[in-house]
Amino acid sequence: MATHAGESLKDRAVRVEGLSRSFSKAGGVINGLDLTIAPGEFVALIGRSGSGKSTLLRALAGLDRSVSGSGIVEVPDRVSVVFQDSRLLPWRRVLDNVTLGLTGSDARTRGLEALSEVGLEGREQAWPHELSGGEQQRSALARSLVRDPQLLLADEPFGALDALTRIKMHKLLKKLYAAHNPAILLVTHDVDEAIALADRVIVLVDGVVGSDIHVDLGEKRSPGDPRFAALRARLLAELGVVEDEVA
Ligand SMILES: Nc1ncnc2c1ncn2[C@@H]1O[C@H](COP(=O)(O)OP(=O)(O)OP(=O)(O)O)[C@@H](O)[C@H]1O
Repeated sequence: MATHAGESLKDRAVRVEGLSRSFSKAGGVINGLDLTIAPGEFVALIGRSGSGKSTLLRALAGLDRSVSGSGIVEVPDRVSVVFQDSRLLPWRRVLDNVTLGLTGSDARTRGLEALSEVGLEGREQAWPHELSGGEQQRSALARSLVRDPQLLLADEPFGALDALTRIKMHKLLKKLYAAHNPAILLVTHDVDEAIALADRVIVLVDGVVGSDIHVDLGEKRSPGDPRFAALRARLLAELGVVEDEVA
């Protein structure tokens, strides 16, 4: 079974070596995968449905202890996870969700600061069901950041949002990333989201790294940029998608 040993990490936020995971005897989902992520690096993980993206993320999050497998997984001490749904506790107000588990006399202040950072000042006493889907995901981001993570694991965090809200959330994530600079592993189905946000895009194929591509497009990235379009075409081809089918 993989180990979680933050202490031995030095210049890396993630070190994975020879990771394997399988749910049945029929075959592996992750098949001897190697991966390193540098501190402060933003990596997007794409791959066809069933390629093992969530399984890998859960292995990094330490949420798969009952699954059979082997290999080395090292992550930092402070890891936060954000999912497609906010996972706010419905019986706790927003601020109490954000500060859940925090210790120290400044927990409330830190919670309020985090909510302000994600644009939710004034909503701290709301109940989760009173928030829109986008606001719930903002709360989830606040809850993850208030712990000052060295690594943020995000599994399709904007997948359930409409296109306009998703664009706003991209801007927010960029702002939070610039301010806090955790390493990020973002699982996404959205190739444009991956190119717009990440330093590196990894394509997972049959449970191993198929491609590992450095995104060299600078800060301001536009889908209208021919280099953006070329990278999109390459990634879609690697996913086995014909671009005309997507348009
Ligand atoms: N708890 C489980 N029990 C049995 N099989 C599982 C379990 N979780 C995942 N699998 C299987 O492992 C494979 C990879 O699943 P995983 O969720 O990691 O893929 P994914 O790349 O995240 O897919 P998607 O893009 O559709 O979310 C799939 O074939 C899935 O059916």
